Amino acid sequence: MTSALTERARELDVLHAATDFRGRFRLPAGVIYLDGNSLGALPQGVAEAVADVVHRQWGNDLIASWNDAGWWQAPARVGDAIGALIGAAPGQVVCTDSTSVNLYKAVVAAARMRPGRRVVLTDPDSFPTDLYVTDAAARDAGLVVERVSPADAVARIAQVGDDLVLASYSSVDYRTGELWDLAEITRAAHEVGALACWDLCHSAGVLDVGLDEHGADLAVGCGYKYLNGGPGAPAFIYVAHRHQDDFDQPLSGWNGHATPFAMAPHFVPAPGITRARVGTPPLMGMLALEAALKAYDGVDPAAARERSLSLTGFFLECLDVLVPELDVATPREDARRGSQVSVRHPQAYAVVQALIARGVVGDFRESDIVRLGFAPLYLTHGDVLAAAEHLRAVIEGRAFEREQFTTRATVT
Ligand SMILES: Cc1ncc(COP(=O)(O)O)c(C=O)c1O
Ligand SMILES: Nc1c(O)cccc1C(=O)C[C@H](N)C(=O)O
Repeated sequence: MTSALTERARELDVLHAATDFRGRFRLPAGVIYLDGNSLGALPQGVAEAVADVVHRQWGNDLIASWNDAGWWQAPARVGDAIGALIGAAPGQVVCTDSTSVNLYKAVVAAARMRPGRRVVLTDPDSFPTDLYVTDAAARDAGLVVERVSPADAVARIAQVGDDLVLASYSSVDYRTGELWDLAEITRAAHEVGALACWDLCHSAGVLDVGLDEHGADLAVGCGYKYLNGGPGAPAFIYVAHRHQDDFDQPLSGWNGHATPFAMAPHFVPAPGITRARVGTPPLMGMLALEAALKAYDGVDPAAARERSLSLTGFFLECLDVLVPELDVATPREDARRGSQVSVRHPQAYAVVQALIARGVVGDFRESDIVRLGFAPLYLTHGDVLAAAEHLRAVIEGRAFEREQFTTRATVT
């Protein structure tokens, strides 16, 4: 059976040869990296681009680089490059701040765009920062948060009706990898006159999100996962063109001012997406992200999605053959699966550590999830089969029972 899988991996890699961009990355030998949904791999050219920022732009050209090297325009430029991957026409995405900060801005701005309404819906299983930030923004804006699963969101939106301000969801569940129906939830929110905001942390770069196509209002996401911008890379925020004049976000900083160098005593928001900026951008990280995004040059988001589905689908196929007893937490239907496969295991943390010891890097998520992310640009079907074989060896050999794998690290 394994030889049949080996043959199939080979066939699939030939079939998908046009989207194999592994050569655009610097990956350590002997590692199968399935953690690009936590920290993306290092693309070729990033180290050189950062060295140029440090030595030439900063070291030599000093302050002139704000103009000569286009530093001032970097948030808009990088925003547009990200926009191309998430289906946003230019001028609607800006690279700025963190996802947490951008979500705060989006929720408060939504409340101001729908005065008199009180309710914001979010997923009880959201990544924690989304829960905390939504609560904080709601408190500051006088809203009430209802935690409702995205599976029940359409029905709840109709019930809340004209009291709804915002449906704020992640398009992919960070733990299970379940993909929610962005188009459907957005449509339901619009039917009651409300807005929809999407956290694209686990979608940008691996899904053809289609923000404009589906009429999304607001979106946020990070630069360090599938966009490969590096540790702590700045995040992004999308505000649809039609909302920009009304986008009154709460963090009025001078980089979002209409005339920042007039040094005026009162805030006047810049036109367009620039008003979503706050303070001076972290240029080292932003220019590293800009260089990293070149790994997507010429890559159609739909093609990245097709490859991602093929990789995760093949991984599920391998598990069915090699470790059929595993409890798979990720939906099998393509339309309901992001770019990861998660399995539940009572010793999930130890399983992940045993996999890492074998060179298969994934991660553990509370309480029992082995999470394996499949970044389509740098993984092959051959990697997928090898990872499944390692997982079988770990499970069958009960390697996770060994003493050294039983202590949890603080950051995983
Ligand atoms: C869905 C989601 N939202 C937000 C974040 C993080 O936000 P921040 O970049 O502000 O740390 C993560 C991961 O860290 C995430 O998975
Ligand atoms: N942002 C992270 C960090 O600063 C340290 C460790 C992990 C992360 C992550 O991105 C976790 C990730 N959002 C997740 O889905 O679990």
